[in-house]
Amino acid sequence: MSIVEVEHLAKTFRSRERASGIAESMRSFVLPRYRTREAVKDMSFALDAGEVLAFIGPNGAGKSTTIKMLTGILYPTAGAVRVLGFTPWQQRRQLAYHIASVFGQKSQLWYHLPPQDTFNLLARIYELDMTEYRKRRDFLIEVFDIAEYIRTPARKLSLGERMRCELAATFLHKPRIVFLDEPTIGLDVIAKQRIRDLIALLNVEERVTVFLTSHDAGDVEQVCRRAIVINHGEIILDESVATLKRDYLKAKTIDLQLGGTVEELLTDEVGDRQSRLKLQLAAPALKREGIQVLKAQGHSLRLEVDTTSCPLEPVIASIMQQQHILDMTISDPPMEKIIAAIYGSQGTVQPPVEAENVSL
Ligand SMILES: Nc1ncnc2c1ncn2[C@@H]1O[C@H](COP(=O)(O)OP(=O)(O)OP(=O)(O)O)[C@@H](O)[C@H]1O
Repeated sequence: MSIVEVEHLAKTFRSRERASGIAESMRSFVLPRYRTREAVKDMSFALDAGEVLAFIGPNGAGKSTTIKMLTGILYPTAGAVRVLGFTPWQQRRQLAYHIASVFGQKSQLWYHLPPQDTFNLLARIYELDMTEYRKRRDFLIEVFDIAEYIRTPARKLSLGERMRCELAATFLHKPRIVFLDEPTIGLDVIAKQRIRDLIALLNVEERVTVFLTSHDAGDVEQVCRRAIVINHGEIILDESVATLKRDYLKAKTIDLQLGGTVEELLTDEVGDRQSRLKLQLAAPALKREGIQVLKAQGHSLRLEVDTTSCPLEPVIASIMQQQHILDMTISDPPMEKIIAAIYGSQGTVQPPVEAENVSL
């Protein structure tokens, strides 16, 4: 059953244009000019209980504006939304007891207080039964492994430690839906993984519905089961992450720092040595479809591997047989590249020109 229903949702911002110079300012005072921007256009989708949705798109696509309408912070210009049966902008207070949001760029923990005090305040804000609250708090402290941080003022915590406390605070009142806006932004690889695992765990254990926006393809791939891709305020793709993975998230980039020079790993059987892209790896195990040499210089080697035709493990194992690996990074394609590929596959040659009207 759908717990989020969005029908023909639209939001247009109308903002006054700033004038420069005294004459223009006087003119604008008498005859103001307005700029309208269609941040969200005719958006419709539904979300079932327990789903984990990636709501993705490039900067300015309309993600935050949509989340703000779903959580009741903004009124739409047109359309209808029901979240757990509530109309968010009319029943924001009632809805707040059942949902939660985390904004990676903004902290909801009181800056000067230890997270423990914030938890106590939130328990009062959400009118939780104190015995139930203590049980819940202790459970979350254990799951999120934050016992050693909860008595330290939030300002003294590292970003990763703070994010774990933020998430624990978010789940205190057992929300049925969590809106996570860039929950892993700025975190290192280990901290990112930890946050992803925790979100996945809470989704499975408590069947909480997750609505996640991120510019990190790893968040989408590892946490979400469905993806809605938007651009210019419109949905351009609504697919399972499995399909997205097969079609767009398949390339991984491996950056290696080797003990020896890359020369020893390469062969010039295939043509022109000057053209790096034509270089081929010498080891037979690496001469296969799906591996492309992007860069080979000194001790650095960068490969792009299509994981649908070539798993990563044998590639790395084969290189290790021949050379010491001093350092290695495996990265996902940037989200912007994935979205550009989706655009390409939709037959859209050029992204639509953003509607921007200036009116008097
Ligand atoms: N309060 C506002 N007044 C005027 N325009 C706004 C306002 N808020 C957002 N916009 C515009 O609406 C469009 C969508 O913005 P939004 O913040 O929803 O994008 P986003 O997809 O969340 O981007 P990002 O990934 O950069 O956070 C942008 O062009 C933005 O400039």
